[in-house]
Amino acid sequence: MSQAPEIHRFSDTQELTRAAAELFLEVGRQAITQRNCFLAALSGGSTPKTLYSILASEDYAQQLDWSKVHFLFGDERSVPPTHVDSNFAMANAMLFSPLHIPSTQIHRIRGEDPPEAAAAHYETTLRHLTAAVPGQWPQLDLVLLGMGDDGHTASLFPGTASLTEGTRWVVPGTSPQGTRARVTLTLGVINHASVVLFLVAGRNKAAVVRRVLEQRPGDPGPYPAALVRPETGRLLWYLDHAAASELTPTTDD
Ligand SMILES: O=C(O)[C@H](O)[C@@H](O)[C@H](O)[C@H](O)COP(=O)(O)O
Repeated sequence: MSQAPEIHRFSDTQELTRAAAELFLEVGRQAITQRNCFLAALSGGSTPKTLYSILASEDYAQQLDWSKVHFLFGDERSVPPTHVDSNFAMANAMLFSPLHIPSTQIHRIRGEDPPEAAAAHYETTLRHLTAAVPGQWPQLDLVLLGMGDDGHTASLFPGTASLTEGTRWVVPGTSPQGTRARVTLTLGVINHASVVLFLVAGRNKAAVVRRVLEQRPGDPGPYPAALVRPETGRLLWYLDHAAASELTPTTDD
């Protein structure tokens, strides 16, 4: 039985990303205390970029034993690792390089390979890292996600086969607009994580945020983001004021 989403509203992106940095450190410290290792899957997008730069800043950088962190990716675009659209390139510039993370702790999706090959390769990487036995899903400590204004998350797009994948951990994911191919973790992996954190900012996301978090009869969907319901883990939504603007106000608002 999945937990209800924990919805947090912040006045702006800065406040949101600072809270996300605190959560990242908290989940990381807990995983390191329990298992001596922290498996964190990063996402692309604009809001995480700010989060990574906060984590790499002096105040935050000294609050975690980065030698125990293994970085994974929730998805990747089919581009080389130096490409401007590469999620790895962004995380590398904002987080890995400033923190001098050794390459042995960075597990990127090979966007330069054909998507099927990259997906198979990444599943093998995940199997080695998580030591999950056949038939079991891996348990990542933290999965960071964003959401597009069409309700996609990671590279799980509305109406695509990736949404119904029931056994594979990593699959090719294409957007319905037929833009560049991508590779994505599947819902099975995401929904077995200990903590899943959505970072969503901007007025253009408000209508879909409302439909994902407060489904009403007649709403279109389900949106891919609404299918993220960790089986036993925590699900958190960090929203800025604009993204939360169509949600039913709470007494805190
Ligand atoms: O690689 C990506 O682009 C992400 O995996 C994608 O799912 C992203 O999180 C959303 O599109 C939201 O992106 P923004 O935060 O930039 O709006």
